[in-house]
Amino acid sequence: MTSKQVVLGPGDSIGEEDTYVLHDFLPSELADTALENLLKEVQWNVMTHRADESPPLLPFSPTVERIRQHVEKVLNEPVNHALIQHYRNGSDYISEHSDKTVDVARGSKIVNVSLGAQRIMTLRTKKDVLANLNADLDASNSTSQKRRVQRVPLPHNSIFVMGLQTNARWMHGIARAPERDKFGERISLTFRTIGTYLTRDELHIFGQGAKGKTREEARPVVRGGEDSERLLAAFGAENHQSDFDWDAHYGEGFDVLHFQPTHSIE
Ligand SMILES: O=C(O)CCC(=O)C(=O)O
Ligand SMILES: [Fe+2]
Repeated sequence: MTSKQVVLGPGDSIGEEDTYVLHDFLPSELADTALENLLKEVQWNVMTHRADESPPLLPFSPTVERIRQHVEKVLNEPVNHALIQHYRNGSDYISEHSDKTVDVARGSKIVNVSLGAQRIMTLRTKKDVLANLNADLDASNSTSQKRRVQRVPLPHNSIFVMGLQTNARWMHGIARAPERDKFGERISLTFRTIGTYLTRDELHIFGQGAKGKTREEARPVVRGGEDSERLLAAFGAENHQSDFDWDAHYGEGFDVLHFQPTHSIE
């Protein structure tokens, strides 16, 4: 491979320049104990990350809540949802994906807090960004370009703040570590501002990603059926198209549960 390894860190502008990483995020008394406390507090589930599977919605544990408040301070925006993932060692990974944004408040940021062993976030432009670029280059008789790749090390106590433009045009993932057994455990907390809500009894849904946009218009949650097929098709489009038309695919809304990004197994 002749392509240069682009490794980015604090102070660099990442992806579509709406994305950045900060080190030494939490005060050390919280950072030093958070991983250990989360291992005890969080009700861990083994997930397959299939599109039709989502972990139960639970109240924030005390440590998650403390971290959440620091995230809000840095962003100066509210975050109301956390997905917590445990990478047991260097073999655990998350394959390349884009986060699904049907429920993510438009214009908000997606935040990953890292605790424990350092892993590397790899960003890669979606294929069709390249297709569009190559079409332009062909027109001007230049050589074709490869998909762009950026690597961002995520050490203990770092925070990766991803803008939705970057999520739209790039895929991201955490690859397996090279010396798998030498890598210790890592916990990542992905905080988002979700704009779709369930009523307290979890029987009705409303907001950005639902058909009823306000609490008064909340509608019964459905399982499967036409809405879920339409949603899966929209998820597929979002994962592949960098010029994904949010309003066309998601604007009408869905009465199915979908609080979880889809990505593949592990
Ligand atoms: O573990 C990480 O930092 C990445 C997690 C992620 O991309 C996701 O949950 O969508
Ligand atoms: Fe993600």
